[in-house]
Amino acid sequence: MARQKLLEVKNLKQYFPAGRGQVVKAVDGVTFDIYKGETFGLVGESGCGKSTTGRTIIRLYEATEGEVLFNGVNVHGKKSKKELKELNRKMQMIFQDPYASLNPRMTVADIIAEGIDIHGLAKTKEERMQRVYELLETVGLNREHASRYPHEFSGGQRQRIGIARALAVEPEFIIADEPISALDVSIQAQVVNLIEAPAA
Ligand SMILES: Nc1ncnc2c1ncn2[C@@H]1O[C@H](COP(=O)(O)OP(=O)(O)OP(=O)(O)O)[C@@H](O)[C@H]1O
Repeated sequence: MARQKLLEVKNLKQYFPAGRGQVVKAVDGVTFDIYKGETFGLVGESGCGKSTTGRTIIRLYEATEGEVLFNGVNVHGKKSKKELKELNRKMQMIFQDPYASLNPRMTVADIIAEGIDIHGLAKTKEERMQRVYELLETVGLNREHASRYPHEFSGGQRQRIGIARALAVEPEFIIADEPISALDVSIQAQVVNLIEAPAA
């Protein structure tokens, strides 16, 4: 069977203003394709633009120039609210910094279930909590953690919460910005296996 392209990044540029008319060319003409089922690694020295590439792909930043096609659809083109919402579900990002990426005022259950609620993925409160418990177990935490707040966890545990949050909406594509570097080896393997498992 022919391999199907999931993501096409074409001549992507992301420039940031740096004062006095200067710009930082964080990403400057990057082109690559990612196929369905493929794990794609983006490697480069610190500050070369890897995180910015990821953030621009999922439209956290508007691209300065270039195109991002997801399943053939231009991510940066004009979109209806419904299309944007669906793209936001299908493309998830797990962030590098486990201290900055979780809302400190929300319980772990609410952090993980936020996407489930937004996208209507659970029919009842019981189903919602069941899903939260399953996701916590999947990432090596347990159901007692659901009612706690992010500051009660270690960096590695917070990263697992971020991963559970990304997985909660059953995405087709996950950008992982060095997400497992804070986890111990047995959990790393568990999480990688989980991410690699084909969708049911
Ligand atoms: N929001 C921003 N505004 C201005 N400059 C930025 C912004 N985000 C990133 N940069 C700059 O863009 C360049 C690329 O940063 P980026 O975080 O994408 O690199 P990276 O390859 O992910 O680095 P690391 O491996 O250290 O995380 C850096 O010079 C950084 O200072």
